[in-house]
Amino acid sequence: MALTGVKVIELAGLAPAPFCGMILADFGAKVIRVDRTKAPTSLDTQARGKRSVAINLKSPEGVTLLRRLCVCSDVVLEPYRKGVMEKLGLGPDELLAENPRLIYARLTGYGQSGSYSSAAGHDINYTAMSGLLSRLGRSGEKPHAPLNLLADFAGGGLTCALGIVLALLERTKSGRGQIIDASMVEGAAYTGSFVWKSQSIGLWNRGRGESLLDGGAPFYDTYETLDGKYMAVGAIEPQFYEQLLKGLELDAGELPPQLSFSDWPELRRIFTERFASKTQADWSETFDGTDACVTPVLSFDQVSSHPHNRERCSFMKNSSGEEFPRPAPVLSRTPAEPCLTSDPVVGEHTIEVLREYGFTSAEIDKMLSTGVVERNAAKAKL
Ligand SMILES: CCCCCCCCCCCC[C@H](C)C(=O)SCCNC(=O)CCNC(=O)[C@H](O)C(C)(C)COP(=O)(O)OP(=O)(O)OC[C@H]1O[C@@H](n2cnc3c(N)ncnc32)[C@H](O)[C@@H]1OP(=O)(O)O
Repeated sequence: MALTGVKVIELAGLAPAPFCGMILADFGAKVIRVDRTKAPTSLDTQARGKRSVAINLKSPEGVTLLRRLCVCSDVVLEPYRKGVMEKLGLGPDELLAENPRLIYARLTGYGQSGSYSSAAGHDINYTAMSGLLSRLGRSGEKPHAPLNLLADFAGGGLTCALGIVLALLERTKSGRGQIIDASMVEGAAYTGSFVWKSQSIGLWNRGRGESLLDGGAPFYDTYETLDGKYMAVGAIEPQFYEQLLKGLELDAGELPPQLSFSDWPELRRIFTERFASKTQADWSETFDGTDACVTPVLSFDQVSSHPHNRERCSFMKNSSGEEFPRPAPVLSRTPAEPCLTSDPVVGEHTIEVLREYGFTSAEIDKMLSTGVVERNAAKAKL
């Protein structure tokens, strides 16, 4: 796999950093998640392929231990509020002095500087601060965040993973590590570069929910079908729009022009009525194999059995039978090989990892007995 041989220490966080760590693990990195002691359950749902070590970082011995792990690692990924790592004596100054090749990735909401940098926050706040949230939502309604996808995952975990891979690449030339300041506000805004830059070509000069791609245009929207499901319509270009009308059995000559904004409510009414007359399966049959850009809105229950997704094996199952999206993108020679066994229990690999990093049995026993580290047994496989 592309990241085979890369050693990552991930300090346990909420959602974005765990996703970043999971991407690295899927593509072959050895990721060790550092959990707290006395917290036997983890909320990390993005733990695939990781091992867990439980360390009490509030003890000087725990801090020394983490420093030793970082000396022999390529990447440390930390998800805390600004200053937390420095307070622990684990800031970049200390860790990079001990391992100049270390890539020190800091994934936060507001970044390492600026007046908000120490404030608590979540995806919705970061998306709001990026400017993007103001553009999301239906006309006449308040802004609406698309789950926590934009800041936490696209602008956060994924962007941070890109930063880590870039720094690893650069290190092959310079031999040196560096600090990555991954702000979810900036990552989300950067993800939204198209929205920013396409203002100049008039795509967004109407209000929220009244433009081309934000639910304003009737030919770029979802429609309910007879069986209470939905179809997604993305027929922007005239030649594809023509195919849409053909599938809906509508005569272009009897309709207002596609780009007549004032007629969009009327066009939407007509499309709504049409789509409500047949089931999702019927419409899929009508539009499959055409260039109308019309697809079913698949539920999580439907995705893996859809012929296209099935043919590409786009969804996989782990050993417990849970379905998940295959890591993307697909690399031809060195594709990701996601781990199919169950996620680690907090502290499941404490002893195994410490041995691997050169700690003696006596050192490990001492840390266990003094509560510096903790180990927990893996869940019994039923
Ligand atoms: C109804 C409630 C149910 C709850 C269920 C939760 C379900 C979760 C669902 C996922 C939701 C995802 C949501 C939508 C998100 O947006 S997640 C993104 C959140 N934001 C970030 O990650 C940005 C960066 N991080 C932060 O800003 C902050 O960490 C935070 C998220 C606001 C949380 O703040 P807070 O809890 O005060 O923690 P921090 O200031 O970071 O300090 C962490 C403290 O923990 C300590 N710590 C860490 N590791 C260890 C360890 N191994 N052993 C001992 N201690 C440890 C640190 O030293 C630090 O301690 P201290 O400095 O506070 O004394």
